[in-house]
Amino acid sequence: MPHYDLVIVGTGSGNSILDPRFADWKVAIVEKGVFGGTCLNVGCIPTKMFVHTADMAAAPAASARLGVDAELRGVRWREVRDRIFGRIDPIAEGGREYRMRHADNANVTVYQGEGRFTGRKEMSVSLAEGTETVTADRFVLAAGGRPTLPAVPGLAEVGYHTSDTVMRIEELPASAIVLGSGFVAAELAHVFASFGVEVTMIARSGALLRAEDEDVSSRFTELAANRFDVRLNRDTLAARRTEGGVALDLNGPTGQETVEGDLLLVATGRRPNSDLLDVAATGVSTAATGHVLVDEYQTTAVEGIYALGDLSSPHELKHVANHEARVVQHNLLHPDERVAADHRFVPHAVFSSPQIASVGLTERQAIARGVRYVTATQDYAGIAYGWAMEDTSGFAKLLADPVTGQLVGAHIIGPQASTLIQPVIQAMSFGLDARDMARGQYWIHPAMPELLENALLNLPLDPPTEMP
Ligand SMILES: Cc1cc2nc3c(=O)[nH]c(=O)nc-3n(C[C@H](O)[C@H](O)[C@H](O)COP(=O)(O)OP(=O)(O)OC[C@H]3O[C@@H](n4cnc5c(N)ncnc54)[C@H](O)[C@@H]3O)c2cc1C
Ligand SMILES: NC(=O)c1ccc[n+]([C@@H]2O[C@H](COP(=O)([O-])OP(=O)(O)OC[C@H]3O[C@@H](n4cnc5c(N)ncnc54)[C@H](O)[C@@H]3O)[C@@H](O)[C@H]2O)c1
Repeated sequence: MPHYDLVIVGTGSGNSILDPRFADWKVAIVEKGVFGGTCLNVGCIPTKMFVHTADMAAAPAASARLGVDAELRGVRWREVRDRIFGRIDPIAEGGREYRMRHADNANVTVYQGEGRFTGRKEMSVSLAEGTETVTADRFVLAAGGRPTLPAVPGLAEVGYHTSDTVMRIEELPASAIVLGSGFVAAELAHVFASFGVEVTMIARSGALLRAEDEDVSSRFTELAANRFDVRLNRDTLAARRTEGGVALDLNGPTGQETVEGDLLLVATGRRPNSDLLDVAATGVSTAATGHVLVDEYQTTAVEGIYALGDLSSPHELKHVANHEARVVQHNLLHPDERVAADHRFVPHAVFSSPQIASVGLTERQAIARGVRYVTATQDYAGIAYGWAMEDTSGFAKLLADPVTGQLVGAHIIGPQASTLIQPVIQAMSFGLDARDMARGQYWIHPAMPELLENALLNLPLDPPTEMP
């Protein structure tokens, strides 16, 4: 039974841990799927490559009101798909080859199979050629998560897609049903609708993206209804195959109804892979959600076993997984000078149309936590670049402590929201007072960040206290 100094399970963010400082460690990597994990192969990267293409496909329709008569003559789906995966697939394969054969990785053994714990620090790996059991002093669990399926009768039989499969389909369907109204639903509905697919989106609650600040979520819901057939407050009762595709029977405010589409995308969330890994066999504990429980050093209840990313974090985001991988890397190398992960201000963006970006507390969260705050909102329509774009729906909403001037939250819906939010993340991370942020620097005129400048100036903050 081979014994290792370190076994890493999962090659998403887990693959970024090894560097020359581990050269004298005996290391094993266990990966059951494609190298690079979710973000590279079926997540952030391909979705954003599709979203950028979709933004271009949607531009002609949006430009008419600016006086530009452009026309979308077609979308060559297979070409788009093959361009995207023609770039991604070789990166995944290159990553695998590097770990398996490059001299840099002479100390690394790659096991291509599913790992499952059989004891406290013992794991069996099912390989094509049989099962191998390994032991190690330390494990890094970076096994991510997978899409969940709602308990809808007939769903398993109808032939549905998830984000794992839908980006590689052979033909664009004429119509698609998107079940769910979170990140994946919002982004992929935008992609398909921009490419000419008729999209029906089904939400359980009364708003899309309802984890966002309520003002953002309701604006997004309103705008989405202009592009998709949005069905809110619907329970999905059953799924059936039809001649050309799939039908879902729904129950909603006006009673029962049926929606049909050529393709069904299920986008109802993800769950951590802790069950498949059988982490219980190690003594590592999990939350009710299945997330592996870790402390601020990313260590589990079992000494020497670390976890990171989607397997253990409620923030299922690549920048969080990467940050936690850097923390684990440091703590493996410097067990006597450990560093803690920083989850104070975790931002996210939804790359739909319009884009959404957010950091810190929503207004609902601030109220629930009894946090002192004031808010200010600035519309894109009220800044010069917003005039240039004729934007009528986007805005930035800030929450700040009126006394200290510290920003508590920021929520942007509109063009380039994912980029515009970065100075707020910086201000919150480094404790910059909103008053200093607004007036202590130049803001390029007439650029889009003036949206933030104005939102900051709109905040009804107390006057700064004079230092004695
Ligand atoms: C469609 C989609 C779009 C996304 N877009 C964004 C975005 O724009 N921005 C953003 O920040 N985040 C985005 N995310 C989230 C992001 O992809 C994840 O947060 C991130 O990839 C998690 O990384 P990880 O290393 O924790 O896990 P993963 O990347 O999932 O890696 C886990 C690896 O472990 C392997 N594995 C699992 N179990 C075992 C086992 N038992 N044995 C061996 N190997 C195993 C898996 O095969 C996988 O390769 C998106 C997710 C999806 C689904
Ligand atoms: N831009 C990004 O950063 C990005 C993009 C995509 C995914 N992600 C990550 O991946 C995770 C998974 O994305 P997701 O969209 O699958 O999950 P999500 O948690 O964002 O949304 C899940 C949606 O499914 C709905 N839902 C759950 N059960 C349902 C049921 N039985 N019937 C109908 N609707 C149901 C929920 O109400 C919600 O609208 C996200 O939480 C996010 O962390 C990030």
